[in-house]
Amino acid sequence: MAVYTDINEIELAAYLENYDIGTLLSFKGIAEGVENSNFLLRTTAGTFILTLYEKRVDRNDLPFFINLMQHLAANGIECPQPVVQKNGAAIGELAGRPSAIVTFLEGMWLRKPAAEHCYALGVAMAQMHVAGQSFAMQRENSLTMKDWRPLWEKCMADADAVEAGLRVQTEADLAYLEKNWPSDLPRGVIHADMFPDNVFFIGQNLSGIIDFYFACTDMLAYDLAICLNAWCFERDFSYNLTKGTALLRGYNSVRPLEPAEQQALPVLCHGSAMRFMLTRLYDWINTPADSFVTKKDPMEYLRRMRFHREVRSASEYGQ
Ligand SMILES: Nc1ncnc2c1ncn2[C@@H]1O[C@H](COP(=O)(O)OP(=O)(O)OP(=O)(O)O)[C@@H](O)[C@H]1O
Ligand SMILES: N[C@@H](CCO)C(=O)O
Repeated sequence: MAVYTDINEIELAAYLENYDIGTLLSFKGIAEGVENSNFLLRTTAGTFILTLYEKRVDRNDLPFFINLMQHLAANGIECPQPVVQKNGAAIGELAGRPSAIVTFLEGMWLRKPAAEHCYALGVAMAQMHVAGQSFAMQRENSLTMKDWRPLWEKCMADADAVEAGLRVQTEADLAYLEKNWPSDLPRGVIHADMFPDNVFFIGQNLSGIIDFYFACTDMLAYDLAICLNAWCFERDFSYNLTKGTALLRGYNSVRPLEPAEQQALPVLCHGSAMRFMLTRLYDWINTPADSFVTKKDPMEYLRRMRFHREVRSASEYGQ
């Protein structure tokens, strides 16, 4: 579960006095998620999410995330809105951690998204990219191609114990990606972690996007590549062309991909699979066995990399 920092009702009630959102009725830790501690709060004014930012979030990045959510919400994107304190600040401190309260989004994430959900996702992602073009702040992606090798070097000694042959294979993939990574594609704000658990639906309708804590300035098509990986593979690691086609059709209906972006899709998909394989591998090796956090399997992304390695054109993704 993702409640790394515990809080009690006395400190929480005192903290809420900084806000204009009534008094505390109840709160409980949210088990889902792996990055931060999240609590569901009910107050006399409504339902909210309280987040305590944990180790992987740099305090200096919080204004980017908070302002981004405010900017996107003001531009018609359904996402949590930071609640501002009486003194005007959206970032506070609770239990020794930086903290924020955001509005609660209705809906639920889909364990088994279908092609129509992928279409809706493509539309929403393109709308987010368009809305992000007028966002003034920048944040470098701290998990992009140049960051993969240093991360790999922290894992490689243990890699073959996780999966035989992983070391040789990852070296070859990294060398390929370093040589072929694009640099001149359209850039802007990307979500960078738009997995199914960060996208809520009510029935068939996409009701909102959460968890902007990896958002950064990078190639827009890379965000799409992350989604093709996270939404369009089946449990047996086969690529679902119907879902991929729907996702790309939804995206293109709002922001048509440029020819250079289309051409780069295979390497972007390959790289995004590497990014998630590596962060998962690092956690796999470094998370203590008695931790409450459910570790995510790095090999799911190794299997995807094997697929991407063989792809020769974007049409194989449904473009
Ligand atoms: N604004 C919101 N409205 C409703 N539920 C939310 C909201 N924010 C977070 N949640 C709930 O909290 C859970 C964890 O949130 P979130 O994904 O932001 O955590 P995280 O630790 O950053 O996770 P991740 O592993 O995806 O990076 C979500 O799955 C959802 O159930
Ligand atoms: N979405 C990430 C975890 C949170 O960053 C993964 O599935 O590896």
